[in-house]
Amino acid sequence: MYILFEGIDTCGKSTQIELLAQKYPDIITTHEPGGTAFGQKAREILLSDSLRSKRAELLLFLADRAEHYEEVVAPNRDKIVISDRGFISGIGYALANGDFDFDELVALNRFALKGHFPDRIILFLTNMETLQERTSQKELDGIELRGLEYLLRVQEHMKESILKLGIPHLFIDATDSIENIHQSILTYLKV
Ligand SMILES: Nc1ncnc2c1ncn2[C@@H]1O[C@H](COP(=O)(O)OP(=O)(O)OP(=O)(O)O)[C@@H](O)[C@H]1O
Ligand SMILES: Cc1cn([C@H]2C[C@H](O)[C@@H](COP(=O)(O)O)O2)c(=O)[nH]c1=O
Repeated sequence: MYILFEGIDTCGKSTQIELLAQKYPDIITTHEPGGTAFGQKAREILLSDSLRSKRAELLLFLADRAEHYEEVVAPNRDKIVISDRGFISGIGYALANGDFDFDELVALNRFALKGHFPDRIILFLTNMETLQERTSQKELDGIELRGLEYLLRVQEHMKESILKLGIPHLFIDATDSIENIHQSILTYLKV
């Protein structure tokens, strides 16, 4: 089973994946961008926000996704694979960048994933106050420096995209406590 943990920067995805990994060591945890050797190189370029063309940026995220699918997800489809981000980030950030069409983005991502969209998606939804508080406590990368309004637009696109695609999902209130969120995830995944 291939499960995505999605949401904008600092919403709490890695914290929850780490809790699950501690409890269930058999779960395979991974992330995009950067879950493969190629992905680590791509991540360095992507997070510096140095590409002038947003199409070039999109294509590099897609290349990372295709390699990640081939190397990490496909060989482990019989196990539980939890990825910190995936194609919902791919669509959400691209739509917030502008100049992209939803159906075209879905088709490009379907191509990168060889038609295999995730089985379930857990989306963390935050608000301006929590986003301000958590981003103020870290050094921001090039994408985060695009601003908090931008990130909240990404979040709306992520939510709408999941609803349009009809993939089984859980929406989480990211402002809730770490323990409450952990319990909601355990209940949803029935692990
Ligand atoms: N439910 C929560 N309540 C309070 N603080 C939290 C909660 N979840 C996570 N945090 C804190 O918020 C910060 C960001 O969390 P985390 O790294 O898990 O987010 P993320 O979604 O993986 O972020 P990014 O996408 O930027 O890597 C961390 O300092 C973490 O301890
Ligand atoms: C997969 C994916 C990611 N992004 C953005 C989202 C974040 O700002 C960074 C990844 O950083 P993190 O520390 O791993 O959360 O990349 C994107 O714009 N498009 C994508 O497809």
